[in-house]
Amino acid sequence: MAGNPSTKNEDDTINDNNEVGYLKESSSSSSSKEKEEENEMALNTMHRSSSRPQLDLSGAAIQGNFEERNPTILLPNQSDDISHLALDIGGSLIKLVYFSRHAELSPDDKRKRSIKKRFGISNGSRRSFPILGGRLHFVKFETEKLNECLDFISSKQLHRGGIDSPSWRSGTISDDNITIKATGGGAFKFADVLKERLGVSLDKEDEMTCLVSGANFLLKAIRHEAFTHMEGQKEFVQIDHNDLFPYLLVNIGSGVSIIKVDGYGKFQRVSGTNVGGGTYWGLGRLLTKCKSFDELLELSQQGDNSNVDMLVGDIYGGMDYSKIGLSASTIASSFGKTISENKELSDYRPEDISLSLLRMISYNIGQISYLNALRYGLKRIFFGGFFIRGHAYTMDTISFAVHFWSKGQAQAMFLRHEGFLGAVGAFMSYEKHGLDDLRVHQLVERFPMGAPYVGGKIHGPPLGDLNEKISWMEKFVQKGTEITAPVPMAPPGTTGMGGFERPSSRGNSLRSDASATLNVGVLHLVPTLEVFPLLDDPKTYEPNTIDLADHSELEYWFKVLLEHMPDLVDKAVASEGGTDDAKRRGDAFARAFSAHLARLMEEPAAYGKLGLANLLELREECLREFQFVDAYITIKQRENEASLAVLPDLLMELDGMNEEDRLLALIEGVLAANIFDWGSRACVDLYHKGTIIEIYRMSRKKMQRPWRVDDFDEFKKRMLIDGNNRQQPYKRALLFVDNSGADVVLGMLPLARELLRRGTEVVLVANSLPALNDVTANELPEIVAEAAKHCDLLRKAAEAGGLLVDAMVSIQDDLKDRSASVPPLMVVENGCGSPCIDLRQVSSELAAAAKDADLIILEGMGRAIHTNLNARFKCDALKLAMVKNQRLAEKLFNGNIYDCICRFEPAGQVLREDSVRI
Ligand SMILES: Nc1ncnc2c1ncn2[C@@H]1O[C@H](COP(=O)(O)OP(=O)(O)O)[C@@H](O)[C@H]1O
Ligand SMILES: CC(C)(COP(=O)(O)O)[C@@H](O)C(=O)NCCC(=O)O
Ligand SMILES: [Mn+2]
Repeated sequence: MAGNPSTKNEDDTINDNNEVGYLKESSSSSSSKEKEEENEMALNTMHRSSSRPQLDLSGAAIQGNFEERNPTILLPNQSDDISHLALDIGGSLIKLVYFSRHAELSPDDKRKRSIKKRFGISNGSRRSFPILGGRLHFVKFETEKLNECLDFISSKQLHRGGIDSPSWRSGTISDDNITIKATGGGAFKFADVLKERLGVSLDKEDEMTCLVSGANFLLKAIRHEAFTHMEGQKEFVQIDHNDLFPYLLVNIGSGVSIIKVDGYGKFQRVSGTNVGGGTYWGLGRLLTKCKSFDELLELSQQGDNSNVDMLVGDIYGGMDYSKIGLSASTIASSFGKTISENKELSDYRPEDISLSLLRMISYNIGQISYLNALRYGLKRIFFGGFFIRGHAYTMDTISFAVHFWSKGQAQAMFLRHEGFLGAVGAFMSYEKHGLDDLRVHQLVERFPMGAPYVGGKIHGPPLGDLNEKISWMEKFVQKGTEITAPVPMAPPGTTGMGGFERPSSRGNSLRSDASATLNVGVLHLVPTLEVFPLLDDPKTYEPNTIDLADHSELEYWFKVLLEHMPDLVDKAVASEGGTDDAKRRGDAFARAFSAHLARLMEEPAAYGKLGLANLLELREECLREFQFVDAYITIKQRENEASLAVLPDLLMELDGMNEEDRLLALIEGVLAANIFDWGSRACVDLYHKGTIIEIYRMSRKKMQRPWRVDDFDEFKKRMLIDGNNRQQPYKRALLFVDNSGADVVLGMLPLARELLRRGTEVVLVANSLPALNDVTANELPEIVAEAAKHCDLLRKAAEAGGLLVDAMVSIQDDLKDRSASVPPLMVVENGCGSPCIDLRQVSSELAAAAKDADLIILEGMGRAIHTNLNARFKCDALKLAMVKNQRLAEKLFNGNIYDCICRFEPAGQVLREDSVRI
């Protein structure tokens, strides 16, 4: 077992003070009282900065009558700026798409300015987006409840460009002048009501044009928008944007439109049918007395349609009509049985009626769609509209019909934003908002809990503050567990040639509308995100090493995350001062995150293709949603201080070594210090057994080569200039740093210093937002400044890189003078707030810094193992991590927990045998 600190009794190991070289015990270990004091100090001095918009309640006032049940709360100082509302008012549902903008994510500080200057990034070089960062929201209401929808719009002032709109606040625009984009029949029917209630005029957009432009936009801009659904299996389809057209678009709303789409703005409505979603809901309501669409759909799950439908077997005395390939269980005539018996409606089970109706309509639409696809020689059919409602059985039935009639030649695909196509299209029709130019990597999908997208009684009025959000969430969690009825199991049957055979949909139960809410997240538009330019082949790049489609993997990681929750909640609550409010938020976070996990257990692909990195990011996003800005701030500061205190000793010792020993000690140091990982259960348990420095020393001591993956010698060969084989030093290295404390201070900074010493420019790449105990780009300048006090080289390099504040006065001159002698040390943010990194979505800063880089060092389990283990780059790459999870070590490396990975991949190297994907 290479490098495993647990091979010995752990207490012994930790208390074993045999010197391993650097780091003297006395200089660092602190008593628990000291620790408490440290904690307190850190709490007092911690700066809380959130780059996410927060709800600003200052100046909030209730508008109108105080006795109203849902008075509108005005938040004049709220920084989100809502603009561009678009409506699709259909026969059954009203769909809203609106955009909330917020200011630049983080302040344009000095570090950023110097980086922009150095890499030639100017605001002007970004594509001109009238809308910069912001979020796209999706909300629906029943058309019958138009008033609820109008209340929602009015409470959020969506029609006036949002509550923070300058025009509204300054009163320069009167409601009479406002026009909002609208499509669907209701744009005509209800124009007067909107004028009367909100004072706005509707700018009417053609419904078909909107459907098509909405579908084209979603298919182009969202990575996991389209999927197939066959026999209960959902599979995302990677749409090649250059090979999208032609396709058939079938929108199943109240009625059905069938459109042949040949390109952007090029389409023809080729057919339609009046038997659609309105038929199912309307007939179903009359026949079953159900009060809601969902209730009807839910009923179908306990139904047996053979009590209502006439089957081939009913006609042929229980036999198949084998001559033309019809099995006895094939439906010969939907509802056919109800004519031959002397029964009343009340003699039939509503469940059976609902299922029969659902199958009849879904199958019929599938069949008509196929015929139209055949008519135009189209292979791909995309289905949208809210009739589908993400319901497995409906999708399976449609897929079955398409597959069966086309003999597998045509493919039915569904869209995650199924019912919002028209509304998205209307939204897109605003001129010059720049969204049509948006690329897939500039949209980040998040699944907030507590932002209701459906109006109505479960969700109540629009949320005004965090308290409301928490209570909504509590209701959500309750509602989500109520509906668990299973889908009826299909009896085995042969496939009929002309009749209507049953699709073999398995498993899924109908999700509550609240839970289905999570199918469509809020889309964050971040126009500054880019694809990392050094990825060898961005098209085939897959960040996740572990694909959670494997259910046993999902179960395992699900459990790991749940077990980690109490500790995380403790830290989060403590980071906010342990107040009652913080405790309530902590509890709400735990519930929200558990609800997301439960949803994913039920349907792993609910939010798009799921990898471990997505789960870890979801956790961070959930924390942020409940306003936990930086849960590990105290720990990070404590560990930074302890590590900085021993850095001078370490640097001195390194300087006393020869080149070869030093390089080894440096890599060993990075690997050993990567043990400080508050996301790993095993490591957190370990921290109870000693001080930071004790654990660090123990970890170093256990470093034994060969490591589990050990390419050190190859890396050394490339790094060291040996006699005959003179190598040029690397020009620029990007160091993707991981954790705070020892990891960055005693591991990565000394390695950075070595590279600088060899003439390599160094860019430290750190998170934009906190995640676990990872160091952020904002925190690094201070850490580097402290370290620079003990090292002239670091100081000069940091000055040259614009990191040290003193040197900022005349940075341009300084850059010129100093860069000649000392290469710069710089810091850039990576654009993400997760322990992992998806290199398809990085900050423009990082993309710019990458242009001249010829070495990438990825450090830590999140960035080098969970993600990017199999990533191939255009330049040399070094992947360094300690594996702090037993199962992962076994699965990926046939090894053990605490094994170390040092993988060196020179540019252009063919895929290695030990590349893994599970
Ligand atoms: N909560 C709901 N209330 C009413 N109908 C619903 C609901 N959820 C799904 N549906 C289904 O969606 C259909 C409406 O789909 P939609 O795409 O919004 O069309 P339209 O624009 O015609 O309203 C309804 O006819 C019904 O079959
Ligand atoms: C979240 C992490 C990827 C962070 O690891 P790091 O990148 O800091 O090395 C890691 O802590 C992790 O995978 N934790 C869950 C596994 C466990 O608790 O064993
Ligand atoms: Mn980390």
